[in-house]
Amino acid sequence: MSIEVSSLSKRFGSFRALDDISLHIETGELVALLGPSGCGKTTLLRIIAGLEQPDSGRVWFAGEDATDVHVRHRQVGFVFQHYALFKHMTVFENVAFGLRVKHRSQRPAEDVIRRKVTELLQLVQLDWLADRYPSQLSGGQRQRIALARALAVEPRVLLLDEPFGALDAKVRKELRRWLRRLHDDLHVASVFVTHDQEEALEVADRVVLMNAGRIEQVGTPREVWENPATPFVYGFLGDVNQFKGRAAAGTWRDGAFSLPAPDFSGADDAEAVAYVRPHEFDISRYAAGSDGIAVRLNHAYLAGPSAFLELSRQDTGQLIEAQVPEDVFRSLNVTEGEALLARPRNARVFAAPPPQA
Ligand SMILES: Nc1ncnc2c1ncn2[C@@H]1O[C@H](COP(=O)(O)OP(=O)(O)OP(=O)(O)O)[C@@H](O)[C@H]1O
Repeated sequence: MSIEVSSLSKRFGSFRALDDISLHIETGELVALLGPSGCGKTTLLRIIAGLEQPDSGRVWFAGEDATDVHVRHRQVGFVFQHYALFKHMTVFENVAFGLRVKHRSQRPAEDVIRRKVTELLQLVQLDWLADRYPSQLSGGQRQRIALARALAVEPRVLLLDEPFGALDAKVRKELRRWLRRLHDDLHVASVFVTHDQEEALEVADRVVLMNAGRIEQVGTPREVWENPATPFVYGFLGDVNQFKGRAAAGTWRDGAFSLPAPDFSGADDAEAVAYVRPHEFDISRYAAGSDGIAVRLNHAYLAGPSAFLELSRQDTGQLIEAQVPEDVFRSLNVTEGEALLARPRNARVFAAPPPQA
């Protein structure tokens, strides 16, 4: 079932938690809400769920206005970071809970409940734990049971708030791949909140980047990574070097160093910032008269297939982070303190932000 939110806004007192958010999520899509702490991800998820009311704007499920539909009737399945399994109930009873508390007219017969819970436990591959209590499970197992419990009521949409946030890195990785497969089998619309960019880029069909209650960009992981729409997205998705300069007639300049800036073809002298990721530099030995930024190597270390270099500009002293393949670094055969040239292969130029008031 598709989800649509249109022009959602929400304040808490004078604080604007969501500011005019619109988004469409298709059936079968797994969408990540990604952004820094406090940017409004959970608030948006809770409004979609019906746990929170927007001040303005609407929520649509499958083209029907669900804004005023009670959470109990929205048929959403939730999973939260802190797995709220009932401690005094077995795994089996936890998963059965949503079915047992249904109104008598809708409650399935006991044998139907047993069959369904067994199927769900098989789906999350934990049927062998049916008689255990939550305290006897690992964190990852508890999250999978929480997911089975959310699925018991046959949700039309699945909402997950940092579902794997409390788990260690290895279990997180396994569970997110597993979630992806499960989502594909179920063919529902799923939305998950994360502040982990790697998790969002690996698992989601589309990523919604949020900042200060607004959407900065929506796109496939590839689109947002390769073509960040705003300086915020550039900075949030990985490390980036920033160079302040000026743009005119499609070219950006900072001293002798220039870059193409097609977005500024009509500008005559605008303050602009060039963004370059560490792996987007070509590094060579210094040669007078060559194009590029003259730098000195402060420090280098090898990590797996890459060498990470800390460079400082000869003219301004600005620090630059660069990443080059390990074999390229070895063939340069340089030591700390030596002069190099850093040439950006790729860069994006944005207008400089207005000065802070
Ligand atoms: N019930 C509330 N009352 C007052 N302020 C709230 C309430 N709920 C959320 N906020 C505020 O709204 C902002 C957005 O909160 P939200 O939980 O949506 O952020 P988030 O992006 O999910 O953050 P995190 O990654 O830290 O969970 C925060 O500044 C938060 O303090």
